[in-house]
Amino acid sequence: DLFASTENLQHVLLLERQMAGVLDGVLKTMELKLDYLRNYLKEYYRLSHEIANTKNQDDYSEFIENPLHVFHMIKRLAVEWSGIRQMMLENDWDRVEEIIHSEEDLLPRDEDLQGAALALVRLQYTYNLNTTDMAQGRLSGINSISGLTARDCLYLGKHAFNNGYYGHAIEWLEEAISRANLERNQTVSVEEITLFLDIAIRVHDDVLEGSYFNNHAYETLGHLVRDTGDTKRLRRNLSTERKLRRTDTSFFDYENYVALCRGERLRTAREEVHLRCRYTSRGHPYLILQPVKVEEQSLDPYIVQFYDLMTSREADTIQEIATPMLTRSRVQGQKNLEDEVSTVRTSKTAWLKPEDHPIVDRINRRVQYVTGLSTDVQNYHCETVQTTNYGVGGHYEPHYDFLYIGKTEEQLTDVTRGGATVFPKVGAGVWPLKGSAVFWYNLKKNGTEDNLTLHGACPVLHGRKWVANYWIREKGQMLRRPCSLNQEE
Ligand SMILES: O=C(O)CCC(=O)C(=O)O
Ligand SMILES: [Fe+2]
Repeated sequence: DLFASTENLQHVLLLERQMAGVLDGVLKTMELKLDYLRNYLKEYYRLSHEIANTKNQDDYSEFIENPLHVFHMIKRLAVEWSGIRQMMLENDWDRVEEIIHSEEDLLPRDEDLQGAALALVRLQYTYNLNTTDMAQGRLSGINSISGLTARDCLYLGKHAFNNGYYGHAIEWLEEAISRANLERNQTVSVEEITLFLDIAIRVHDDVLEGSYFNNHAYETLGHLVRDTGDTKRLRRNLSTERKLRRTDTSFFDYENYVALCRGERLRTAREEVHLRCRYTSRGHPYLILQPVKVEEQSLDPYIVQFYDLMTSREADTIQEIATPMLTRSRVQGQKNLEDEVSTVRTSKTAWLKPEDHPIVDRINRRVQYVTGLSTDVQNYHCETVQTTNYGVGGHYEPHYDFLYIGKTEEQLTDVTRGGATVFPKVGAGVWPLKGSAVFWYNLKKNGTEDNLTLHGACPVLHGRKWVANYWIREKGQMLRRPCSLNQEE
């Protein structure tokens, strides 16, 4: 689960640095050994050359009769050989094995690579990244030296395919072919790639025609084909029309989500004209001296962003105390998901209790002031705060937080690119800003779920994303949030 959080990746980075240091030592001693062997052999061959030059090649007596030769021969066998032996028996690799065993949890495994590959494809899909740019190490204007080989591209193509991104699979496989043609030491043959490309094109076209998921012919292709159950990730031939599609199909929710993640505006100016920014103190004494800056993101459902709810130092402290407690985030009722990798939510989470640090209590109280809701954890009016750290391409696909009444989400870091929290059914998108918070009610005043609160966390394209979630419960708020008998509100 390493790919799921940036904090873990820092440890992995340090581990690799340590391993490289050890490897450097291994290399040096191996080189010394090789030099030693080379010198020994050189000396031996020089002497045997001398022997070969004697008149009678089978007659070594002349050689043996020379006491200096004898001295050297005996010295080589008595001293140098035992030295060589001792040196060769010394195992330089032990130190490496030691590290590998003691850091087993930190060493990436195949699942991690799969997660990282899928994250790349997801980023590509979400942010419309160009395949060739990515292969050359350019991620949306951020250049790096980490270009991809033909084999890497093939790997990404297979992962794109296995996760239903058929259009991207084709692009990656085509990229793999052009890379393979350019590579001097080919990392994979064009024939091998073509094999996958043909399949990807066939499935892609069948999906477009709608015949794929009824067509059992592909079952014979084994693990290569996975029925994702929907075609939402099919990229090619998608309409480019961009406006908020208020429908009940998850296909359009997903399309809205992706568009919002990219920063596209899905609401018209008229729809946004009623949204306001203001300072508010909600009549609370604490806030009278220090009103909080609010920006309305949506009126129905009511979604607001509070700015500067937390100082940068406080955010850093929360990250510090949460980091050692991080474990892979979970999602409720996961279906359709094979293997251990939860592709719907890739992040790591830690729950902070008020007794963990005085700051937790302080922030709890502040959330209570700005929302007007009780955040009393002891009486179960509110869950303990859930901090989450997103890793490479980390995201949380559109979902509901129901069961709970209100929700505040505090942003703990500035994310350089991507990572917005978006509401595909209302067309609102909130950009991560350190110390700010988003607040909305998941339930209507009449107590029923508000389906418009569907929301998702867009994949982080660059940077680190930390959030803290407060799930404030329905219980305990009856004197704080007015109820309604109206079916609609
Ligand atoms: O991180 C985000 O932006 C949203 C997270 C979220 O919705 C959740 O954890 O329930
Ligand atoms: Fe959520």
